[in-house]
Amino acid sequence: MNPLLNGADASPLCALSVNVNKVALLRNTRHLGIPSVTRAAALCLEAGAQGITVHPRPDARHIRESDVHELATLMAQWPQAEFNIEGNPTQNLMNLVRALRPHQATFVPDSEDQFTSDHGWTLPADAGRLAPLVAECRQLGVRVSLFMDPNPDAMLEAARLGADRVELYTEPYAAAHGGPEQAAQLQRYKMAAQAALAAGLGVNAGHDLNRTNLTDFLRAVPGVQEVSIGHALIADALELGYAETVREYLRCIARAVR
Ligand SMILES: CC(=O)[C@@H](O)[C@H](O)COP(=O)(O)O
Ligand SMILES: NCC(=O)COP(=O)(O)O
Repeated sequence: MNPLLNGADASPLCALSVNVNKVALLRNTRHLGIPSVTRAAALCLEAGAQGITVHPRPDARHIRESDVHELATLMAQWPQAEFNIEGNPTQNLMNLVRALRPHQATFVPDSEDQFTSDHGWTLPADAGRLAPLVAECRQLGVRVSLFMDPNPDAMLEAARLGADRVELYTEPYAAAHGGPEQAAQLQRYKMAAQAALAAGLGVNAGHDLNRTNLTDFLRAVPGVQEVSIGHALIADALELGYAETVREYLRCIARAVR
């Protein structure tokens, strides 16, 4: 029994896409090729993860273009799983999308030297330069997800751009989890998700999600189809191993619908 299928209606629950950036970060600190990025992805998929995510940044601080090509080859052996490549489409992302045609491209408005992703697109201001790139991805058969702050008013613009989904940037929620602002943050994300769904968009979520905050988020925010989780999951895997860690995150997702 697939732990992600809701027994009631057998509808698929939220998919878990493991971001393996941080495996590559550790690998890059020696010229030994370990830990292997592709082996990490394979072990996560074998344990039940529904996808793999990478964010090949222009400075190749972690995921390198060669990793992306090797992961695409691996993913071909997992037809039920999805490959999600994140990046700024005005930088290095589109060459990889054109060459590999992943299931999903997640457009992220990061600068080349940004420490980590910390904001979504500004719409409609960014729409003019994004629209042709969204259209190109769709012509290639690649789903487009736009990395967005939880602003309900921006969701219709995202839909007008032709995006298939938005990915809600969840760091503000994660930072508030367990504190007095948690409920207010969850309400923000609930409103943003409702606006996205009303505009015909799918809803993804990611950034700083972990075993502690994931279930609360999925219980409160409707229609989340995919969470992409990397930093905390890989940190957990250093203690528990990839397989048990993935199974624990899948349990966190399944608990959200009980
Ligand atoms: C877009 C986002 O929030 C993350 O997917 C991003 O991949 C994090 O990048 P780093 O792993 O380089 O912090
Ligand atoms: N899109 C979010 C992602 O892929 C991983 O973010 P994080 O869990 O490393 O913060």
